[in-house]
Amino acid sequence: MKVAKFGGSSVASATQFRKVADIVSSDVERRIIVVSAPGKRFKEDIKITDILIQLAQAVMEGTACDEIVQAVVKRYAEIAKELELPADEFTAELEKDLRWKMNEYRHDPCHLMDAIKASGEDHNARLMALYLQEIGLEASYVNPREAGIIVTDEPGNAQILPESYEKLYHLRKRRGVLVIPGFFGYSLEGNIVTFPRGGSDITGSIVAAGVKADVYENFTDVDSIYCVNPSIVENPRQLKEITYREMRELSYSGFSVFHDEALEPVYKAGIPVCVKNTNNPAAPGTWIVAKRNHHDEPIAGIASDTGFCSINISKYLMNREIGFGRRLLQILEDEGISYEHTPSGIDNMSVILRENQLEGGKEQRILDRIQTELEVDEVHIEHGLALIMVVGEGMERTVGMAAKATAALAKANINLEMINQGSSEVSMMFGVKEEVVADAVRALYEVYFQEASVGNEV
Ligand SMILES: Nc1ncnc2c1ncn2[C@@H]1O[C@H](COP(=O)(O)OP(=O)(O)O)[C@@H](O)[C@H]1O
Ligand SMILES: N[C@@H](CC(=O)OP(=O)(O)O)C(=O)O
Repeated sequence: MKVAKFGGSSVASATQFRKVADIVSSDVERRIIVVSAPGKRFKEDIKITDILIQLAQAVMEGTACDEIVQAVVKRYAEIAKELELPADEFTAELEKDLRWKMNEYRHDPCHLMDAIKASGEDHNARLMALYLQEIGLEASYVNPREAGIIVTDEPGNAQILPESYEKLYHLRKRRGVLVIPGFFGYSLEGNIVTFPRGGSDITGSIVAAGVKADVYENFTDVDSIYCVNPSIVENPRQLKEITYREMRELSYSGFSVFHDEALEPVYKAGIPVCVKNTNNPAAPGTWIVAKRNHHDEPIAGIASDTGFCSINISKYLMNREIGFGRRLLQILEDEGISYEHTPSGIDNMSVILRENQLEGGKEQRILDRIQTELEVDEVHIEHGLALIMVVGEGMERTVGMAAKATAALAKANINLEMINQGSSEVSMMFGVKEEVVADAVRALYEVYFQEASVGNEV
């Protein structure tokens, strides 16, 4: 049995719906499909999820909603009409449901946002089920509550509860093709709660693990996972295989093609993932698996992301002060801030974090507390950093990997703000200024993927 997830770009229009139907009909093993809300049809287009977020914000602020509701209705009406489905009936139901949610959750902003956001996937799954029935397939829409997707009550940040998996297993007994909306589940309190953005990948993975699928197929708009983001390097190398560990590091660090939190359920259940292209299903795609042969290709990929900052602290004899690190991190914890890395030396320590966490006066409060409570010699924040992760299972056993990177960056005249190899055996982190990140990734791509030898294995 296969579980196939179709991302927003794969279900953005009637043309895309037809491609999905062809893919589903071409393999009887594709018994469960998970769909996202309609995504972008072209570069400047707007995703339904983003329109729904605007709608929820308008309800909260008490500003005009009608135009936004109509924009949502219009997108679905266009798809339904072109597929010759009863569009008026469908959109009337959709509008009724949206308006009910707008009213029902008016005084509960968090759950309002999630209920409205989730409706993008919910209506698309209903529409997909209708279309599959129309073309003669035995297909049915399955609501996540009925499927057994029970999650924590953390709006916009749901996590699956373990009891879900047993319930999901029963889906195996159902006939025909099941169409499940991605991106949300229900809390024990009965609320609709969404996963983080891009979370339909997570639903697909949970369902695949729950039904013990043979494969989790993730259909998107590229032929494969590439070793670098294709918007940075033109036509980069395609990956045939990548391990769960490598993919987790790369997706966390910027490979947006597959959600980093979507790996855990399939990894634990030992289910291989195949990332494929809805627009070119004949292409073999990329397999995410437990092990790969990394002798010829020690590096799997290079990911990058912007929007980081570094709190740099120095204090003479810091190394002698037991508890310094704990007290520093406690200050961040008190402000509800998570951090990415903590490179340190004998008398200095840096904490790297996403800078959007420092809004609302937090930055000054943190600096003041570090200065007064930890009595440091110096503390300052460096903004506008980008992090680059070089990831590969073969890295540990290959000599000279870091040297290659630093030489390549020096040759490209790029100043390295920091390096962190940490305890991870599969990754190396480089910090650079945001303005030079694309050049840095290109320089690293050249040295790791275009030169004949990457390093010597030990
Ligand atoms: N390393 C990578 N390999 C492939 N695609 C990548 C990579 N890094 C970023 N992407 C981007 O991820 C996109 C697919 O993810 P996403 O837009 O979330 O698709 P979907 O609509 O299927 O959910 C690609 O179009 C590509 O621009
Ligand atoms: N529609 C949701 C969930 C999702 O996974 O979408 P996509 O498959 O388009 O990344 C979002 O935009 O976040």
